[in-house]
Amino acid sequence: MKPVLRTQGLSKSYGSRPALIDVTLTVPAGRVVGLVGPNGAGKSTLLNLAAGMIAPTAGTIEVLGSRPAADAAQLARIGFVAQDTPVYAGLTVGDHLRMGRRLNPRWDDALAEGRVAQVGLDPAQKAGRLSGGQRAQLALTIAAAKRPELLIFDEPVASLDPLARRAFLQSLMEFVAELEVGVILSSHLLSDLERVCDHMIVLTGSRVQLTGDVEDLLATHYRLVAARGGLDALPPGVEVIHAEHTDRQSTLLVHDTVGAVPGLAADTEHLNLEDMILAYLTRAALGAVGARAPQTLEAQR
Ligand SMILES: Nc1ncnc2c1ncn2[C@@H]1O[C@H](COP(=O)(O)OP(=O)(O)OP(=O)(O)O)[C@@H](O)[C@H]1O
Repeated sequence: MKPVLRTQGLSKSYGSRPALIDVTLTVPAGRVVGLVGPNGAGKSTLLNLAAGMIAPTAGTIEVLGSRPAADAAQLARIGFVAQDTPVYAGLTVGDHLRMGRRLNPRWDDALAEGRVAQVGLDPAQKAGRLSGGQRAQLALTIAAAKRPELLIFDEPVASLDPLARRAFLQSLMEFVAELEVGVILSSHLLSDLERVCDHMIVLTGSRVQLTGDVEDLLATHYRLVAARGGLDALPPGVEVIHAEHTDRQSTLLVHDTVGAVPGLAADTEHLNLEDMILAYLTRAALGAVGARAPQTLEAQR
């Protein structure tokens, strides 16, 4: 199967302002992909490029093996919901479904109507009067009823309360299982991503910091604790993502690409996904404000 997403040297600038710089990555088929990064990192830009809403400034991007929005067939393969879950305020829920039916060659009426009933949306209700959660459910329904091969969501749960968020993610996972659809979604809510994603892309400052299958990432990231100075010389292939030192002890968060950590004289434990991503975001934030390299960060005493 073709990769869900493949980019090579992908860059996008808005005027002179770079939003994505030299992004090269491959996401294998059949993944639920989480895209994470701070405000302004370039997440929406990457998703808009994947959906074919905007064109690259340099480099290439392929989605499911083809150029985004190359033709009507490619458009039909992708369901995209932009950050503000756009709906037509003056049209009813039922109008949205009728429009979906007319515009999409593979439209699944039974799926759309069944799902509207299941989540309790009133077909006669004007979309402009729906709550944020209901609007997100309508957008998800329309995107799924297209029967795409890939669903792309830009911060789908940002405006939802915890219960609505859980319901939305549950629905999403049901679609993934039932329709065998791939998903790329961005979010700031790491615990949500941890629950649903099996592949992560971490983007900061317009560049990719980390990408890979969650299983592989978890297997190769560790917290090391040793007496101060005991971890000063690490083997090649063990990259320090974050470090804290007290007088007596050093704690390092590391990425081990060579399987060297088990041989080190240190207490070691694997990181969970949230701690791992936070380490990368912290490193980028410290770099952005011109702080000292994270390897030399002193813990507050
Ligand atoms: N249409 C645009 N015109 C000019 N600059 C833009 C435009 N869209 C995005 N940018 C800039 O590109 C950079 C990346 O923005 P983008 O929206 O992709 O980030 P993001 O990671 O999705 O942020 P957020 O988490 O806040 O949604 C930012 O500096 C932003 O100001």
